[in-house]
Amino acid sequence: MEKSTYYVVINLQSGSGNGANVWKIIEKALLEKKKNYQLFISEYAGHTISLVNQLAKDIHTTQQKDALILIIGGDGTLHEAVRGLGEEYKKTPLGYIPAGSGNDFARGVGISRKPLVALNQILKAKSASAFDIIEFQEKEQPVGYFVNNVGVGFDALVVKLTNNSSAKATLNKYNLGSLAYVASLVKAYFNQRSFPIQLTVDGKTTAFKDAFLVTTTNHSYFGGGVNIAPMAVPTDGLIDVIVVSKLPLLKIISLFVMMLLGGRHTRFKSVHHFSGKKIHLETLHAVDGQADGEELGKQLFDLDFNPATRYFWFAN
Ligand SMILES: Nc1ncnc2c1ncn2[C@@H]1O[C@H](COP(=O)(O)OP(=O)(O)OP(=O)(O)O)[C@@H](O)[C@H]1O
Repeated sequence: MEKSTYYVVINLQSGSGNGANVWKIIEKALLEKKKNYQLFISEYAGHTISLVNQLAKDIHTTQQKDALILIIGGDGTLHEAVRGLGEEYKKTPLGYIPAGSGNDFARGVGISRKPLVALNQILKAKSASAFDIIEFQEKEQPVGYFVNNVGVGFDALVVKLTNNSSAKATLNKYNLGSLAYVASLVKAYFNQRSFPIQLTVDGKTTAFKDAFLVTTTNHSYFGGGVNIAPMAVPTDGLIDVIVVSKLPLLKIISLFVMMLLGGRHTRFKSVHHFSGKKIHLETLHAVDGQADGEELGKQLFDLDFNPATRYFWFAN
């Protein structure tokens, strides 16, 4: 059934204010196309979770088959929207228009990063598409979800250093946010020691003494367009894991250049790829972790990953 009522949940702050620009474009198009919409603005970090939860509940209880929750924001906002659906409303489809700075989920599943094209992908859809997301569980903690990746080691340290960089806000103002990111990459390289892990994929355990970057993902991209796992398919129901061992700086740089140029880095001996349905990851030293770009802190990790499915109102 076609959707005619749009409950728009937007993070105007996403992409350093890009959310507001994207909304101007989308609102004009919705008005021109005479679509009904109601706007819900995320006022603080975490607000999208409760907004989406309440909307999904309302749509469900009033059986509004023609209504769609339309998320506008970056990966962090989408992550919150999926948390808002939780287990109870996991079959409720979402529309998604990327407006962040990284937009890795959109890149990974083929949602356009051009707002009007992304809107058309939603408007022409006649049914929902299923995409993989990943459920993860830390010992005795409630289940978490992620739409992109969970990383321990180097990438998590980059996230932490970028978030805490005093220069970030100033550089963002001048659209130079990526400079803060590059500075964090270099700093993280010199601060991240290699660490031992045990990785179990569908019952088979591999031990690494010198892991440097460990990323669990359901599609190819992380860090705003870095093609970390070119073989990952976001609809295959499998989880991909990339483990990179510590390398000299020049090799790490060439590895990242290859990732950016299309993903031939997987030929390196120090890049290991696994794929499966049940993943268990244990770090034997305390390291930094991140899930969808949010810091998980520095700790010993003992994580279980399982594939899950969520539905997006989307036609390619
Ligand atoms: N009104 C708000 N003010 C401040 N922060 C907010 C607000 N609404 C949501 N947030 C938080 O902003 C964070 C960043 O948003 P989001 O990830 O959408 O943008 P981004 O970081 O620019 O994009 P990307 O992750 O794609 O690079 C989210 O984790 C969310 O918790």
